[in-house]
Amino acid sequence: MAYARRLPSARQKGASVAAQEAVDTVRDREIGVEQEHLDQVYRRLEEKIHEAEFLMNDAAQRAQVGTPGALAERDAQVFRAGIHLNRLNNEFEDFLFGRIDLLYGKDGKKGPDGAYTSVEPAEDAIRPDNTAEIGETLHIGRIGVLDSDYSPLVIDWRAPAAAPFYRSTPVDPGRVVRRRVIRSKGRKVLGVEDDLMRPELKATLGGRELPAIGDGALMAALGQARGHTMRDIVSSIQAEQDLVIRAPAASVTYVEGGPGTGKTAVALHRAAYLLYQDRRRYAGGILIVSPTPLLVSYTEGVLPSLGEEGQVAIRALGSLVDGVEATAYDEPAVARIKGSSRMVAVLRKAARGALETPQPKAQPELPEPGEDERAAPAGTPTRLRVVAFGRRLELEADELRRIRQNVLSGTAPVNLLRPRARRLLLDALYAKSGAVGRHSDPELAAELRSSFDEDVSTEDSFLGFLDAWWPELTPRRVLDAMADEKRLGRWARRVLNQGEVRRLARSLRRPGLSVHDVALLDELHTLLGAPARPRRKREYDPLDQLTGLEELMPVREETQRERAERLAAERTEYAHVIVDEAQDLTPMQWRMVGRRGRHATWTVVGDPAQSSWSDPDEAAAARDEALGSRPRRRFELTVNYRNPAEIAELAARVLALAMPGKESPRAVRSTGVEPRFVAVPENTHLAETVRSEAERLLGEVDGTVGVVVAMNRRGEAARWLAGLGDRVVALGSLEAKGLEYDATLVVSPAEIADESPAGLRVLYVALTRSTQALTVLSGPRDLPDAAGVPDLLRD
Ligand SMILES: Nc1ncnc2c1ncn2[C@@H]1O[C@H](COP(=O)(O)OP(=O)(O)OP(=O)(O)O)[C@@H](O)[C@H]1O
Repeated sequence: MAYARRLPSARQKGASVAAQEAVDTVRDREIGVEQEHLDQVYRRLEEKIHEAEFLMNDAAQRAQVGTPGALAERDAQVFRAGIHLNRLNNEFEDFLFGRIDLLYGKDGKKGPDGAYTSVEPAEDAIRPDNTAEIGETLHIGRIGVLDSDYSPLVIDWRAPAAAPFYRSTPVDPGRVVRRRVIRSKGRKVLGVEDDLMRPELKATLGGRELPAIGDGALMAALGQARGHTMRDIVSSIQAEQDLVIRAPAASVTYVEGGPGTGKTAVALHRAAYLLYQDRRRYAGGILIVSPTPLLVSYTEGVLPSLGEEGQVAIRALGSLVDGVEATAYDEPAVARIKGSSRMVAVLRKAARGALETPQPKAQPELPEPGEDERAAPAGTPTRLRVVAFGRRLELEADELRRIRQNVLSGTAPVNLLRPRARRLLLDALYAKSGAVGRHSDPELAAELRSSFDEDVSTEDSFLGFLDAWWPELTPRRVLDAMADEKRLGRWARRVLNQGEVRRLARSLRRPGLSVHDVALLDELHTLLGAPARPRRKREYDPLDQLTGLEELMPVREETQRERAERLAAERTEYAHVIVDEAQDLTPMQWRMVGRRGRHATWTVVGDPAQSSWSDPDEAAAARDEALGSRPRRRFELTVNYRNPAEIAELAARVLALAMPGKESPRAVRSTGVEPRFVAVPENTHLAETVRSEAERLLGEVDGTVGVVVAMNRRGEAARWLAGLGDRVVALGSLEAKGLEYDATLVVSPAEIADESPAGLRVLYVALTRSTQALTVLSGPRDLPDAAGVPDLLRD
């Protein structure tokens, strides 16, 4: 391991009592310095809250004037003041977290936030004897606060002036001499952690030498126990991560990195950064796509902690289609069929073929898949009979088939072809009516035709026939129709083999939808098209009468919650799409996600080594199609912040099997605790050993324990752990994606690896979830050696 730091530091352990006391005094003094600054910031914030409250009261009084102009003004003012107050109140707690002490810059120019803009130090900032005076000190927080004289008390973490806090490294320090992370609770400063960017320099501030306290914020953050939700990393973002977070949002930003390199964290902070940079542009919404609902709930709190949520929708792949929630699981063989882009051809046929399937009885609510046929055995009508101009007119099965083929010869969505089908039916009936050629005068002929159409198309028999013969299809109805094996066989001819047809049809007959079904429904939605609906009348809003309101209110933010709800309910396209765990999207899922960002810029984060999709090349092709020809900018994250070196080394053995030649990210710390190997003793049930090993891990760590099992053991594993409390959870290997625990128990590597063609990569994911301790439990299938090490994990 090239670079691994051990906690707690040898420096602290070895310090003599006297030296430690001296350190404590300096620490207390430095905490006192930051406390003073925080007090000043709070005083200023209170002033600003009073200002905002005054603005709101004033605006409310103006509203009583009642003219349209006053109404618009009131609305804009209330709106702005409301946001202001809301933000101040929300971010009042714990929002100051950083400080940088900088050398004098090259020039004396200041930016809009009151900080000097120069990135490089002045030529003479460092004296020949390697001493220097600090030229500027900036405090960094979740929002910016200016003092009454416009000097910056706090710089917003996303502002350009805050970038050196994240970017500077000892290799490339720029003007930064010391970076400090401040820990506070409410109004009280609890601690500081410093990193020196120029350790060789003797810098002074106000005549006193600049001290460095602690082992650095990163190590302090990484050593903390984990809860069931992700924390923001705003105070310890690392330079390579900051480059990604602040990358301009043109085209596609593609981020690759191994487990624990902070891809998810970076993606979330990037959303907050983009909104800060260009709120107007991203009023179009940012969509973050996560692979599982578990990962959505794990990450949901991060954006609100950064003061952002209103314009961002975080959705799991299984809930991207409104009104649908994936609850069922497809075994790998079925998932492989449903996820493949071969399904496009099958769905195309099904979308058209479903016109000829019998109608379900109850519309629009559908029975469970497979039940509809039994409920309504009647087939599609084979004859049309109407009475017009005193004659009985009929179209027979052959004629109807020809008309249908004619209508379907185009590529338009099936539901949108219904008016054309209606038109051709009327044409055919008219041709039989004997009225053709009755008038040579074109006007009279047109009138006659028009009255014929009117007569026929309002006749119950015609309307009933049209509804049955060209029904309005819903995606769900077509998917249900595919549950019939014979029919599916016809639609999938030359695309799927017989075994695949049988498996697919069987899976569509079971209750509930899987995450893969959701992508099929979305594809069908496009193939069918939404029929035109009569517009609903909008409610009268007096503000509609006013012009220029948009200008007054450049960002129509509503309340954050309202907006988030509206986004989720209404939006089908977004201004920016962030795809997390992108390596896992199947080709069909890429098509679904791609449709939501046709005009968007993209951030795509993933790790091919963690892909659970069996054919990565096919998925990559679908991804490239979804992202179109937009230029790609690539970043790589190389440092593993999650796993201690001991765990990362073990996982690397599986990586070598799964993707020979692929490098693992380097772990940033080491705990000295090696992974534990246990084999289920003879005559003992797996359940007992799982339970006792989970209990053992609960005793070892303060935070969470994840027990990862093969997908087909999810249910029983949860029962094995019953009563052990909510610090421990059981998860199937695919559910572990993106999550992390203080300790993990990986149950039977062989079972996980054998479950699918991508099994080794799934096992790699399972082994990389822990921040502190890892136990690997082997069953007989794992062929453990005398030390309990399973075959797959031996050197
Ligand atoms: N700069 C940082 N400071 C503190 N903690 C960090 C930093 N970067 C990442 N971490 C922590 O490392 C852990 C892993 O981060 P994250 O889940 O974003 O990684 P990932 O690359 O998405 O991992 P995976 O591919 O395994 O899902 C998290 O606990 C995160 O908070």
